[in-house]
Amino acid sequence: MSTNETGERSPAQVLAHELAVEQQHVDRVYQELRKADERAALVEAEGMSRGRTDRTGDIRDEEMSGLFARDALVFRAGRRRHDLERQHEGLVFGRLDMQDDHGREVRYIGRIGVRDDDYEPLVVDWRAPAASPFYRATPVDPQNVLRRRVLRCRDDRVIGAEDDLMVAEAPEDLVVLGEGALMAALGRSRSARMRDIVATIQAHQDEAIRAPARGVTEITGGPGTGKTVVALHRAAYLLYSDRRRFEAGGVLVVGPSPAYTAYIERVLPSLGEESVVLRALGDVVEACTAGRLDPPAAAAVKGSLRIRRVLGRASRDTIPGAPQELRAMIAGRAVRLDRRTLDRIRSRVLRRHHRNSSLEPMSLALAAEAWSQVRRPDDRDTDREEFISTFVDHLEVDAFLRRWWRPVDPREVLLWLADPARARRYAQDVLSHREAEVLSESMRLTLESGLWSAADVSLVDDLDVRLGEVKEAPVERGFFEIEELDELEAQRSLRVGVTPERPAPEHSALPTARERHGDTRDELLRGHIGPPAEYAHVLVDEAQDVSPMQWRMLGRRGRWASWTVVGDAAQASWEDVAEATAAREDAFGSPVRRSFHMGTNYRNAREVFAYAEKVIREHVPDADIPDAVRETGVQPVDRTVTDVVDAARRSVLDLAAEVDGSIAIVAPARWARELADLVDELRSGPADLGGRLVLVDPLSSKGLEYDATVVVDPDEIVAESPGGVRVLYVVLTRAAHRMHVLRPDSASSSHQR
Ligand SMILES: Nc1ncnc2c1ncn2[C@@H]1O[C@H](COP(=O)(O)OP(=O)(O)OP(=O)(O)O)[C@@H](O)[C@H]1O
Repeated sequence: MSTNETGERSPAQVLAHELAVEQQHVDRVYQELRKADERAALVEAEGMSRGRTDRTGDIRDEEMSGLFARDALVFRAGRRRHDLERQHEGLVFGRLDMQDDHGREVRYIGRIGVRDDDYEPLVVDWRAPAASPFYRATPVDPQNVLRRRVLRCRDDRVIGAEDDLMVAEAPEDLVVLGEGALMAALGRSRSARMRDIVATIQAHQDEAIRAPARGVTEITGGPGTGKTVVALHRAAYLLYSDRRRFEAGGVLVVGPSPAYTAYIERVLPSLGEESVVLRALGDVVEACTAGRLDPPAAAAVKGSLRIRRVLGRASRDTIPGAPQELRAMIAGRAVRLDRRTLDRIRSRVLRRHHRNSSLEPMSLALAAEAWSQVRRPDDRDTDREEFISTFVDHLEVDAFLRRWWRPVDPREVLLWLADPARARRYAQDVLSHREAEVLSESMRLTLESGLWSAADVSLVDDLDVRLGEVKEAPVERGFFEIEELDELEAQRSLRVGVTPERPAPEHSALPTARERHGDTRDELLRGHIGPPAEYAHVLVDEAQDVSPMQWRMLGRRGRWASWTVVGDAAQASWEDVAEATAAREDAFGSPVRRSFHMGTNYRNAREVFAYAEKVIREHVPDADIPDAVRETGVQPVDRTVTDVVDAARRSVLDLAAEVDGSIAIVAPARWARELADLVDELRSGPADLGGRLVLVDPLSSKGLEYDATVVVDPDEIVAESPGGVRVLYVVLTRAAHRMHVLRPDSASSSHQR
């Protein structure tokens, strides 16, 4: 290598040399992986041949055990190969140069562990204890680390390195490169998907990630402090540290919206974990997926625990249109059970049985009641027995029970509330008159639109538990065409959360039953609701927004689970904090608590966050305000505008020239339609913003981030959101680098109304 006149190498030469050294090691790792891959393929092929049999008839015992052995081998080998293929990119991302009394050691850190033929580690899995100093070492507590190096790779090429020195002065042979990996990572542009941070996890984050599984681990902190990304790395860590328990028992990750799950879905696979179930809150119950959000008043009624009494009454009520009395000639005796008698027996049976598994006790209770009415003084015990057995097998009784006491689907029962008279009756002394109306209106909206709301889903879950499982489809459904279903699916996907193409859910704009073909009720009742799936670990993000009824729904899925709970009270959109806290404690069921607080905002440039901070401090003086660590020198733009669409167009085009990655327009429902057209225009226009620009409604922006945002009509965002200014705070903390805030002047606002 050439040097300058004084014999020193230039910085470019130093960098090239260091990268070449790292490349050598990375090449060795990939070579080893190729060998391992070939071995895995061999094992797979070997496994296949072991289970093969020439005969077409029955399989003998010894052949069976061959098949089991084969399955186990094929499974393991296949999985290993799959891992290796998936981990190809950026497999090695770190290097530690360490020094202890025995001398120097170099340790490479990567997404999976790789060993050479002598079983010597070439790469240590980031979750292994030996990788811990990579994350925990600091200049104050170096843990034998001299230098921590973060490698940047594209495919299998090393393209950059950033060093942090843990000692005051580097030994002569240790070169120090770059400005530090964290700042380099934070300055990069954002795409539509969250990235893992495995190479730059900070020490305080690592503590939360590696905390023991037991009990409840709470991660709190202000916006952009890495709560979500830390929690996801924690899920990967738990799977690594106790794979048997968490892979078999399952890990459930729950977030606020489908847009959020789409945003984070790549993080765990990039960490080598695919066995985690990701769900939006409106998507937790099988066969009941939310397609819309409720207006704040309806969401408040449905989220509060008071609704349980309303649901309890509904779950015990008679089926609409069911016969009101039973009349039949049974064993030569005229039986008549009137409505009051039936009501009395119904409550008695329901005191001891789940409704959907009470057919037999109900039939016997009716028989006993009928006998008490028709018995004669000279009847003997055998007459009673004969009467009862004739009663329970009687065709007319059977026909009556099929209509009066058939199993009911929890979704069907919830839809009974669309009837204002029923809703009033169930809500008496529990909800106000107005609340009962709001509830009933909202269920009519569900029925008309064919779309469950996110809050409906937790009510269905509650009813499901009250009613007991329906073994077969209880309702005779109308016939509907496949094309109609496709059309409904297409409409649904337009309305759920954020979509790149269209505005997010807007209750007033939902299609009515008349606008849509087919029977929306059939659509709402499609599929089968089984008992809740249970998990060994439940991770809840944006926990501050989970309503008390939703906590109950989550609690049913984690009765024996450990929990990771992530949240920030200042971003809450759920008002009654005390009720939600109590419901959440009930859901956990475990008193063991561990709390981690995150105090550094890694997302927002300092200038963007200062703007948001001012807004929240005015209304929530005790908000948890983190420190933003990165400066851009560019202040957010705040403009009063007459033509909102034109101003948004200008802002987007300006921002597109300033940032490389994603841009979002965050707008309240009032502007959604016009801005959706603008987004369509810009995405396909000459600016070519296709993959970069999205339109998002304020609530659905929770948990997401973009390079730049255009925030439209902040006052209206406050006015339309259940959480008011807290939701605006969420919106104002989504931009990493640039933000424009557009305030319509009075002329444009009144034009809109
Ligand atoms: N150690 C780190 N290295 C690199 N990037 C990081 C690190 N920690 C956090 N980040 C980045 O900071 C951003 C914010 O993280 P995240 O979304 O997890 O924050 P949050 O606390 O959940 O935010 P909010 O509550 O506002 O939704 C993400 O882009 C994340 O990748």
